[in-house]
Amino acid sequence: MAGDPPRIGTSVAEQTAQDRLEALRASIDNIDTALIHMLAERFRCTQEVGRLKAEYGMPASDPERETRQIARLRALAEDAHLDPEFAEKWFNFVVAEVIRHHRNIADGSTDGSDG
Ligand SMILES: C=C(O[C@@H]1C=C(C(=O)O)C=C[C@H]1O)C(=O)O
Repeated sequence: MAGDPPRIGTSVAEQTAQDRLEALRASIDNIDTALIHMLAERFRCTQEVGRLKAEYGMPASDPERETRQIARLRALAEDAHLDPEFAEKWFNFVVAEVIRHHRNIADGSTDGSDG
């Protein structure tokens, strides 16, 4: 842990590197926690969209909306110095799961996430 006395047989430089690694990993864990909560919230919204679409006979996917979202996310990624290709891949991965849920909901499955 940061601030611990150096361990026997460990140089000060190694101990500093270990402290920095652990501090960075603590931030990574916090970021992963936030991502999981944000993803859960996104899926909560998309499940509701799925129920709405099923009720009114709307198609599970909306390719035009996706095209607009991809353009927007790619621009945001560039501004944020994140690889736009990666941002698009992430989006397509999530949307494929959303559409699978929507199809399950339309087929009469309870929450759409299984099957
Ligand atoms: C959530 C929707 O359904 C699908 C999923 C989308 C998404 O996860 O962002 C976007 C478009 C649709 O293909 C929607 O139509 O808004």
